[in-house]
Amino acid sequence: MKFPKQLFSAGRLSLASGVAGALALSQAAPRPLSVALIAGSYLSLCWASWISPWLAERRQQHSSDAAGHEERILIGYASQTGFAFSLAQKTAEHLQQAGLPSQILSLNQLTPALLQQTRRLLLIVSTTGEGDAPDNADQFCRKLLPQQLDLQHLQIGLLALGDRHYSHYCAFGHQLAHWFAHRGATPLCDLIEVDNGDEAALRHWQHYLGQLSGHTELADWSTPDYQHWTLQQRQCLNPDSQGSPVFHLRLTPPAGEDGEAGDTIGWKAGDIAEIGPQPAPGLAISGADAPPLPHREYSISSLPGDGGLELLVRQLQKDDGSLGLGSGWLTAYAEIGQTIQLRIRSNPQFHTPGAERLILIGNGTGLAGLRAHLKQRVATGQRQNWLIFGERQRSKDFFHQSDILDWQAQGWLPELDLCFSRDQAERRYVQHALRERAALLADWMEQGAAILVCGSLQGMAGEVHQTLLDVLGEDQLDQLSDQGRYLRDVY
Ligand SMILES: Cc1cc2nc3c(=O)[nH]c(=O)nc-3n(C[C@H](O)[C@H](O)[C@H](O)COP(=O)(O)O)c2cc1C
Repeated sequence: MKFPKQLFSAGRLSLASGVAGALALSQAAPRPLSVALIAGSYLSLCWASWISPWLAERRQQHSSDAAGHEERILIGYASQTGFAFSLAQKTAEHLQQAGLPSQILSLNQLTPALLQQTRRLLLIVSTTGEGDAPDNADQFCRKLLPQQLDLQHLQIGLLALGDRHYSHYCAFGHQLAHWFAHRGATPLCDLIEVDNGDEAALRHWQHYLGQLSGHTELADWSTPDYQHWTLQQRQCLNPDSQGSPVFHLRLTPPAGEDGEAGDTIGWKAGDIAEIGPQPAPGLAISGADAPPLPHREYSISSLPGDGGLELLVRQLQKDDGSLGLGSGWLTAYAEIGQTIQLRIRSNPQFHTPGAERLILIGNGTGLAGLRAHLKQRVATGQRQNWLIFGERQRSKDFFHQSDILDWQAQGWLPELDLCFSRDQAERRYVQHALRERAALLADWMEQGAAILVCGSLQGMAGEVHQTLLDVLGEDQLDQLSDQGRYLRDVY
């Protein structure tokens, strides 16, 4: 990747390809229509690339003058052909529906002073050329990137648009993530890659917007193409726990054409189930005239070879006593044998890394994603696994205890650290175990280990990241990320 980018090269390319598309179409069209097509294509590209963003910036700047800098969320975009910009607008609309003021600016309009005044920044950026930044980020790249700003006050979320066919996939997004992280900004969510406009990745972004705004009931931008699965089994894994109930669910796939349970449905360790909740009496949204409900996301905790799709779902209860839309539907209202709307989302950012040694770190229901990976390791005969798992009390909250202890007894888990925070006077979490075992961690990393982290972003993943930074250092952690040896699925 070259940086700073060569000005305008990508802009010319994208414009050329748009006009070429219109030219191809025009060969079959009568002449006046072909001229109109070319002109129309050129004008719409101009509109998408320059005029529309400019007008919207003017409108946004104007409307946001009244909102305090501290409170409003800044949405920074970098867009070559208009897609990132349109997503910035959708993001602003979503926040507005949730009652949060926001402001859309191109990256070139961001200044150090503005970054200092901002507390929450959402970045929506594409990559163009050969891993380059779009034109409306070129000044940002030349003027701000070389600066050593202190951005410890800043929380960021980053949506990186790209296309896997290019060798520098989402390169500009990753470069920004790296730059902000090195200046102390903390993530509101992990970077989300969007491959060629992938709608599921965009729903994942919406999922975070819902968490950020506290309004998780807003309809999806696009409804998942659900399949009809069947709820086969449900069991509470932590009766009498001090925490909320956690359920193990098992679903069977839709029948295939021959009437057999769908044997063509597959997924990999690390993939996600998107669930479509249904209105129910005890949920915040109920009744026949309920609006379309947004999807909910859960890590899949089993492998296709297990004959069913398994989930670990914590039942959420809101202040008004109603249950969370997704968790309430799955754990309290859907009946055994009932159809569940489900779609599997591939999550390549959390697929099994090809390392001989694997360190799996997680808390609570984060065990789900780690369990699928451990099953995968057992299935492929890879024994060098180290699980660091945290919950509250061993007697109540040791989810999948028999799986874990069996794996340990059979030599699939030569290292196991269990951190039950409330089993002793002093609270003990996974990051504490990791720090105590710093020497072993360094040793495993030297032998080529990869690290998987799954569970809560607030608290666990941030603390684990800081511990890894302290033990391994920034350079090694950056290298591990670049090599795909430090992967996270945090929420
Ligand atoms: C000329 C051109 C070059 C591109 N180069 C890359 C690239 O190096 N890496 C990448 O991940 N995506 C690349 N893409 C894909 C874009 O990032 C993707 O289409 C994105 O959705 C465009 O968003 P935008 O309309 O906001 O610019 C390229 C697209 C074009 C048209």
